[in-house]
Amino acid sequence: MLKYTIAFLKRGDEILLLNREKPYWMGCWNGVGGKLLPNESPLDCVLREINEETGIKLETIHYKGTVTWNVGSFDGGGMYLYLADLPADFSYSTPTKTDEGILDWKKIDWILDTENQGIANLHYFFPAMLHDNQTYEHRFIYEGDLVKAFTSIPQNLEVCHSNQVPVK
Ligand SMILES: Nc1nc2c([nH]c(=O)n2[C@H]2C[C@H](O)[C@@H](COP(=O)(O)OP(=O)(O)OP(=O)(O)O)O2)c(=O)[nH]1
Repeated sequence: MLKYTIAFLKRGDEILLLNREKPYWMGCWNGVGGKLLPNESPLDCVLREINEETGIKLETIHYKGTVTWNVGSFDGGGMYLYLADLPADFSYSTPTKTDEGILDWKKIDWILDTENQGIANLHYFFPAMLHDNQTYEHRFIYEGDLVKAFTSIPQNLEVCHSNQVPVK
């Protein structure tokens, strides 16, 4: 069981991102989401976190796989990945300051720009997340802060059940 969820809310060619105020995340744009509560399913967690962090209430969301990270041989953890496809006319004005940080819509092209500083390393898994129906386990291996290796391993959807938790 992974410890976190992350969600990307898409409206046309934009994604709603959060720049968290916590020292570790300060200045870094990332999806909304957070830590699973005890006995909480990933789906319930991500819907709760979206509501807490943005005020947006979604009934459901697409499960898109997992993202895990190892630092050298140390298992750093991981998160369940979700994508919401909002209507093009979905009204949510930004930038908005919340208790967590600043929310803003960012263009997908901006997110995919590998030269971009100040953004979590989303460009590795965004193309598959946006355009591929297959779900993947996206694995990062870090050396310090540097991505040393990245692989995407297809998940077998038949083993995904009960609130879309992939069985390990
Ligand atoms: N893109 C990306 N996101 C990450 C990585 N590591 C990691 O925790 N995240 C995500 C998972 C969560 O959605 C978010 C961290 O959320 P958070 O620390 O604010 O979670 P939280 O508020 O629920 O946790 P807490 O206050 O209870 O400690 O960042 C990473 O390496 N890359």
